[in-house]
Amino acid sequence: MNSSGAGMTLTDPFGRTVRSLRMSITNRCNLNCIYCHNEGDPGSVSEMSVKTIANIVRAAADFGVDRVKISGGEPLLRKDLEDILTMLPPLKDVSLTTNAILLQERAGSLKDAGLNRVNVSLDTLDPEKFRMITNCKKNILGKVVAGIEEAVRVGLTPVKLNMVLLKDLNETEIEDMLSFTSQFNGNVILQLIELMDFKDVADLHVNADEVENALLSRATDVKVRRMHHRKKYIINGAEVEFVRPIDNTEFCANCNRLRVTADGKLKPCLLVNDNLVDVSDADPEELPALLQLAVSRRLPFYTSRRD
Ligand SMILES: Nc1nc2c(ncn2[C@@H]2O[C@H](COP(=O)(O)OP(=O)(O)OP(=O)(O)O)[C@@H](O)[C@H]2O)c(=O)[nH]1
Ligand SMILES: C[S@@+](CC[C@H](N)C(=O)[O-])C[C@H]1O[C@@H](n2cnc3c(N)ncnc32)[C@H](O)[C@@H]1O
Ligand code: SF4
Ligand code: SF4
Repeated sequence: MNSSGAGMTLTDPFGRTVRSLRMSITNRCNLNCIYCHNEGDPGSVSEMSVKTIANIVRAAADFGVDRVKISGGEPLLRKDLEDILTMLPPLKDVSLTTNAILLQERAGSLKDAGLNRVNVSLDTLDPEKFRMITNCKKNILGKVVAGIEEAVRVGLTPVKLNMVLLKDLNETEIEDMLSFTSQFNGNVILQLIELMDFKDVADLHVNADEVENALLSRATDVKVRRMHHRKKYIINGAEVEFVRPIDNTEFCANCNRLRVTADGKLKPCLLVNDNLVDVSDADPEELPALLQLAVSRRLPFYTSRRD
């Protein structure tokens, strides 16, 4: 077995080549959102060290993986996030998904440490609904908005606002959210997300066809991303991306991410937990084969195959 992935790709049995790592770096969070899927993490308590994270990314980068998404839990709860960023090899895109409560004070140092951009979760601009969705008693919406403004100011752009669509809670707020993004001169993009039922929240599920038809009727152009073949609607000159994973065979057929849990396990799919590959104690020379093993276990979750 080659002890490095140099010159090779991580291509799964379905022909999907992994181009990005989606790494959870902690399972801890300072919010408790009613719908949270926790990146499908079955419950990591321990957290990978900076060195382990860097080793995994380096090994994947040898296979041509050039994008990293850092998530959690709430990744800004790790005080060593700047160290993590500094230790990464050169990559095309390093992004972070955050609830932004702690972003205002960290945005500058994250940018300096090599972060390219952030996605900020913001489901509503109504403080009362925000409290309800996040289970947070304090009024922290202002901190989130300040975090977004600071991220734009230091150039962690484009900032994507993640809005999980929730029936009777925020489904009528898409227009307000579009107006909010419009004040940032194209530096902030709205990303609508179909709710995945992780915490018995099926009652909050919004009809994605209706949302998509409404977007389509207003769009002057529609673009398709390589990842997941996600659609981006251009409305009044602004971009609105729609993440629509449920029962979406095209989404899974174009899934090019390998996940890593906070405690150091390679996770082939968000929705599958019985095929993880533990790399928490692996030596760097073992990582290429372990990455190949995890990728050999990747299946498109939603598939049109019926065998
Ligand atoms: N089912 C499924 N959902 C995903 C996958 N990747 C991201 N998502 C969902 O997409 C939503 C947005 O995730 P983000 O962390 O903002 O990242 P992203 O939009 O996927 O990535 P970028 O567009 O590169 O910033 C979240 O609700 C994720 O759970 C995936 O591979 N499968
Ligand atoms: C798990 S959070 C972790 C990062 C960070 N704490 C945050 O909230 O941005 C990553 C993204 O997943 C989204 N998410 C969480 N649970 C979800 C669900 N059940 N369905 C769809 N998206 C979900 C969140 O809204 C957030 O944008
Ligand atoms: S802030 Fe993120 S990780 Fe925390 S509960 Fe909400 S969605 Fe989940
Ligand atoms: S296979 Fe489908 S459900 Fe699984 S991680 Fe990829 S896109 Fe998500």
